[in-house]
Amino acid sequence: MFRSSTEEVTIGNSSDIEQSFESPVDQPSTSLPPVRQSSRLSSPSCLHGSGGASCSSYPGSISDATPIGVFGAKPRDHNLSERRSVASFMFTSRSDSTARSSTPYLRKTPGSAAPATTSSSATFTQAASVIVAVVEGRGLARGEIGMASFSLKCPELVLSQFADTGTYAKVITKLHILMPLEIVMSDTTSERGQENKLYSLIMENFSSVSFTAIQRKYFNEKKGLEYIQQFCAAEFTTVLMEVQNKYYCLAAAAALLKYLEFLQKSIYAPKSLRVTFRGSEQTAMIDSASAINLELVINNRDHRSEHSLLGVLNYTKTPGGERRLRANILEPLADTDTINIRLDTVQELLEDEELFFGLKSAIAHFLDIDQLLSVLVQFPKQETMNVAEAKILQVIQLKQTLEMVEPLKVVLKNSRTALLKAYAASLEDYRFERILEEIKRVINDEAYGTKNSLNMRTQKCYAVRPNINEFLDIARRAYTEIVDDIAGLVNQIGEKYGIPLRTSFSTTRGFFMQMKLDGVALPDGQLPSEFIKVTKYKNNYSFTTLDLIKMNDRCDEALREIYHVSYVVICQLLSVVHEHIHCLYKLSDAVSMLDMLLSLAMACTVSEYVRPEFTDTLAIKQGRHPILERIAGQQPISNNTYISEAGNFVIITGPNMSGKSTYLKQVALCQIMAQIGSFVPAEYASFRIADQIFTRIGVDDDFETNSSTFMVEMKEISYIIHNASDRSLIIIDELGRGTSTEEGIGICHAICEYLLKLKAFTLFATHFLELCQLETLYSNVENQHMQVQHSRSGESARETVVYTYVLSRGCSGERSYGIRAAEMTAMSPSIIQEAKIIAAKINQKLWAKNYSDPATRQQRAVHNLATRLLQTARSSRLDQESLRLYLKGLKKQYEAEIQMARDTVEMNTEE
Ligand SMILES: Nc1ncnc2c1ncn2[C@@H]1O[C@H](COP(=O)(O)OP(=O)(O)OP(=O)(O)O)[C@@H](O)[C@H]1O
Repeated sequence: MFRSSTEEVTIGNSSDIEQSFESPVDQPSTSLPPVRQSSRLSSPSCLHGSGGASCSSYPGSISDATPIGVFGAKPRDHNLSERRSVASFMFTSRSDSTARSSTPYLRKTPGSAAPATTSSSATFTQAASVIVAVVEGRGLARGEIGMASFSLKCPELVLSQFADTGTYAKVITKLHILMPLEIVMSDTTSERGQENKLYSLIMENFSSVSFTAIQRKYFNEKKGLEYIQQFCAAEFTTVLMEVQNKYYCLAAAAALLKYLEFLQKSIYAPKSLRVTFRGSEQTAMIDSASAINLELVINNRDHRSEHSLLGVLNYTKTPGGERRLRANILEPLADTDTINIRLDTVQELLEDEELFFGLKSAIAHFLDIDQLLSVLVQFPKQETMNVAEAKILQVIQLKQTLEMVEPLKVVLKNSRTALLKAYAASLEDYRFERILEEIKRVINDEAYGTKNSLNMRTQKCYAVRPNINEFLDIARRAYTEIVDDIAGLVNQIGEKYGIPLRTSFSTTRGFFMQMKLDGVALPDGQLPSEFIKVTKYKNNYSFTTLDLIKMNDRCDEALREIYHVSYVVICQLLSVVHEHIHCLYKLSDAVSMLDMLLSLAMACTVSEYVRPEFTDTLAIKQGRHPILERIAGQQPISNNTYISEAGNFVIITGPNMSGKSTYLKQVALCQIMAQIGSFVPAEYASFRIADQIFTRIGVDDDFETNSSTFMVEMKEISYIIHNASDRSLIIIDELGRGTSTEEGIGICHAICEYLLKLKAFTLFATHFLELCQLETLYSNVENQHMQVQHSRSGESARETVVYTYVLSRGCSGERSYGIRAAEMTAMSPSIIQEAKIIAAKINQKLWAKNYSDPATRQQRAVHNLATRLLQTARSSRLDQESLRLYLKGLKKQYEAEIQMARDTVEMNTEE
């Protein structure tokens, strides 16, 4: 019944979604906050509050009485792409105002002015849609940060409040994770000439994101609390207990909601939003530089998201699932129980094929529930044709979404693990059925959403059941007649000229005619003059006639009537179901989580992963680099890792290209995978939960920019030193390469000694072999190296290096590999010879410094034995025989260390 008489279509888009009810909050014309423009604003218009001298309300503020829009500009449709430029135009301080799209992860150092962005790279489907308000405490509360964020695609207000250091690394990291479309701050932070540090850092790190300044008075915590009481849906009101004394996030919420009200031309329904508070305690922090270094969401070389950790794990089917996976990768869990619950589910999915495939097909058909909810809980202030059309589509989508709940429940019915059972229980909510019943009373059973533009139009026309509204039925009859007339007209014209015509449809042109040129003899060799607006694409002519245009106008008129009446009927329906609609939050949560867990399970079927354990040791047997595995298409060489409190600092040496950086990243990536609840690429894996993951890895090896490279690495390392804790995982690669060898060694040595005092697990790769001496000084240091082999072949019998990528105990025996690498090039032999002599002399001097004091060595041996025995007693699960062998090995190792100490005494005496 829903087919139109004309079948030819082109695919079109559906329009924005809005709706209209009365505003539950203050009327904007009297209460909205004037906005300050900051110094770099480019728009000169007084009406836009730009700070022109003649503007009465400046500097910065826009008079409340300004007739067009309270923020001093006419509100426009909150279409995403348009929004960015609107924001730039009206409020932002961007001097460039280029309105580039926000990058998923900017390539920046925390607190540094590092260059470049990863821009176009992302194939990741998320566009920036989050508006964030940030406020900082003053006076003694400086450093206390309140944040409130709201996605235009999901009606959730997320609050957070935390203490940050002077580098504001936490704020910057959180903002990077949110991928903001726009950042809102108080005007006092950006006053010309008095910009505060947080503002400056945000400007520096988010240069492509719109910025809006709002008067400080709108960051009002009392108002914030009131708004939350007013808008928070009943099931989320426990958040009030969490935030009632968190003044800064409440203040940010007040400013943000006020701003959104203006921006969206619409108001959120009372008790309609999900409000959550996210403290930092339950998640591990990965700073933005580390996220880039580790290629969590974007590959640094080819800038493709497929070749990132997200790409490796992303088999999600829904936008919500993908968003959740991304957020988890950037901010993994830090709570063992929650991670284990997720791992149980992944394991169940892997063991139960029926559940896996059943769930996969049940999830695959869900639309973006967050987005749907976000429009359903908004009240647009006026009805337009677009608004009406969008509302009809929303109800069709709501029906489709609710129809998918039952199949999902059926699949989850026999699940065993706690999480799946919990989701199954949450879907038992009676409201799903209630809403669906109501909808089905008004909406046709067969109504569905489709991408085909003509079909979609027909679906919308006939969405409301017949006999519900008399006028609607009449308008629909009129519409059908006109469409039939159009088909008749086209046939007539075809017969008149003896040419085969088709009726086609596109959203922009409406109905038009098309003709294939192949084998068609035109009268007089050309198109009849009656045909107008002719376009040609390949072998196809498209055109229309004046009569057809008139008929299209009549068609539109009938359609307007249909949409209007349908809109009225649907608004009545929505007012009935509105109070139950918040069960969709549960559904959205369930679908996105299930989708993410399915994706993690799917990744295990593609590659061989193992379930990780959580202990006080980082132990990985035959671990592999997950991204290298994906890119290379074959298994990379695997390696073992063992870090415990007894040996929590590993120094890794080895020549260039031997695989050090790859190994370091592999460990960090496995740790992150484990902490999001994923299996890991290894034969066995045990992790100690990390509260923070730090990396200092040179992304590129641009030796031409030595000075800036050095500054960047110093900033990164000082950030690590200031923020690392005993529970952190620290990855440092090639520190000190941007300065002289002596200085580099000195800096590395001092930094190592500082980090050695922490119980953090540290992996430190270096070319400075001198640092291996730390093992003799500190009991918790362990040397490892990347093995290489040498071979001579060919007539010249030149030595070639074979990289094994295998990690072994001890310091690398490789010397002068830089010179050997140079030897392989066309460098003159005399220069190489000279270089060898000089290097040998310098080496002799450096190695002559004897770090090893026999007493320290003995102490270290005793300490090593004691801690290993303690650890074995605490957490060993070896059987009796294995334990005996292990203890025997420990004894042997202890004896060897003591013997080495004795040898040193003898050597020193002889000297
Ligand atoms: N485990 C592995 N299995 C297979 N290939 C590997 C492995 N590790 C590294 N490689 C390959 O070797 C190349 C060099 O590795 P990597 O950059 O990690 O070496 P490096 O020792 O850090 O070098 P440099 O000291 O010059 O920075 C990588 O691009 C990768 O393709």
